[in-house]
Amino acid sequence: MERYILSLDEGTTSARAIIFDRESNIHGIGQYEFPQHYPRPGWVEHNPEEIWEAQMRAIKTAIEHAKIEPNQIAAIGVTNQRETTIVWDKSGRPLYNAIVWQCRRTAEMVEEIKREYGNPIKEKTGLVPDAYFSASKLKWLLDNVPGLRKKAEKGEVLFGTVDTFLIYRLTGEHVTDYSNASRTMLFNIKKLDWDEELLELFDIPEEVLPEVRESSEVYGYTKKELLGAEIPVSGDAGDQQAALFGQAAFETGMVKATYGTGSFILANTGKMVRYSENLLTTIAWGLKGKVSYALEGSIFVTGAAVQWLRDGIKIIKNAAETEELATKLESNEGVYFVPAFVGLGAPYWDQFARGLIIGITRSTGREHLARATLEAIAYLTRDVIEEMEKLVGIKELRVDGGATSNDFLMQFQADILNRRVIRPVVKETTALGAAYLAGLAVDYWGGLDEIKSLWKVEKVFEPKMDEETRERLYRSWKEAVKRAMGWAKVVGS
Ligand SMILES: Nc1ncnc2c1ncn2[C@@H]1O[C@H](COP(=O)(O)OP(=O)(O)O)[C@@H](O)[C@H]1O
Ligand SMILES: O=P(O)(O)OC[C@H](O)CO
Repeated sequence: MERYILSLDEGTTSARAIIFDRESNIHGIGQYEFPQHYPRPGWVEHNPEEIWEAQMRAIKTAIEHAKIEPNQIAAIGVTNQRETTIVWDKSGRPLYNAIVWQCRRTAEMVEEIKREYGNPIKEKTGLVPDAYFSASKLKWLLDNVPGLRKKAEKGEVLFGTVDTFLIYRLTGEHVTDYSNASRTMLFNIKKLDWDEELLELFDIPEEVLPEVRESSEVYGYTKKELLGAEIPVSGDAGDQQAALFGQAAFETGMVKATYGTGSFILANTGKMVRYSENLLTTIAWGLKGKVSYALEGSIFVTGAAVQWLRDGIKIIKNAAETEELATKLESNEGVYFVPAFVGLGAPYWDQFARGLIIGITRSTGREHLARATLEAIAYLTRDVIEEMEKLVGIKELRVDGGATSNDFLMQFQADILNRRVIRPVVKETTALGAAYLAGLAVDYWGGLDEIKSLWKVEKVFEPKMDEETRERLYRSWKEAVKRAMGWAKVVGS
């Protein structure tokens, strides 16, 4: 009987389930979007039940497509949108909507904390204090959901990021892995434990916290009534760390960029905990008794800006149309778009920046906006790579995620970075990384060397742009960013 690995990739906008074989071929995919809830400007929520439903439908579709029986699944790996904060009770019932990583409701709270505790927080967690991370979101829930804090103190509330919620529903175990824990801003990445001082600072009762485990080990078995089989759940990593693993970027200095709702650039730094003022230090994974670290540049809005062109101002029908529109122009004709919808992440960390389109003239059309959106994704990536370069040498960039199917974007990225951009055959690198982690735990794959041999190049984008053009474009971008920064403060919201 042929055996497979099932990977659950629960992203910001959709839940995916993918079935891989030993050669990392895909046999079945299920993918369902779920609603985004915006109760106030700058607030973003998901309904955990809607996430669960989309995830379960995706699993069932993937199994059907692959034409396999659940008992042919050797193991399940889970990977997830990170930081998004959920609280639920022991029966698995959510006690509020999930507060999504993009949500800005705690920006002011964090601004205050940052003034006094910015340095110790960075030292302990590797993170730049920001509403992005789970700590302030969990505090908000405990302070604002009637009765929640009391219940939590009685040990009746469980907290977790989305991996933890899914694994709890699948197996009944309340666990997370090092990579996800390192995004809560409550976890000490050197001591590898929840940090008592931070728990006190954010007023978080210890009872709510999950147990932190390695990224590749059996956490539990799926409840029989869910899939008709008791399958080990044995891989767990935040989606960006999983993508780094799926890109087989196991050596120090290897870098990947994932272009999804946001973009996330991670450089493996191995055993070294490297600090950069404007980047995050994070745990890549815990594997076979060792923890690997990474430097990360998190860009909050990239693909989401393309979605906004489609669903917000409705100037395109689908994301791929941006390529067709952008290539109608020889250049951006001076139009820049800074998609700071929820502030700016790395390397600016400005919670109060807001989106800006500049350089509009009477002849500006939708092709300019499409091009400016794609260019912005590439400039934002260069902003991060420039910071990273101060600490690690970067020769090339391995890329993945939805927007990498856009050849204009990939070529422009190579041009603006003046570096090779390499797109692998398997673009579902996030799901693949979680599959590898799950498979390694049950000896489905022999080890990292076998996984390295499975990584294959689909296309290399070589830089072609002359230096003068490249630097002129990038300088103008930096000017546009300056004009977007702090805007929410100017208008008082
Ligand atoms: N051809 C394309 N050009 C530009 N952006 C694209 C293209 N295809 C998809 N995208 C963008 O990529 C994102 C989807 O990528 P995906 O990796 O599925 O994201 P996530 O995991 O964050 O949900 C969407 O935001 C979409 O707008
Ligand atoms: O859902 P994605 O793929 O955009 O990833 C979101 C990140 O994990 C947020 O930190």
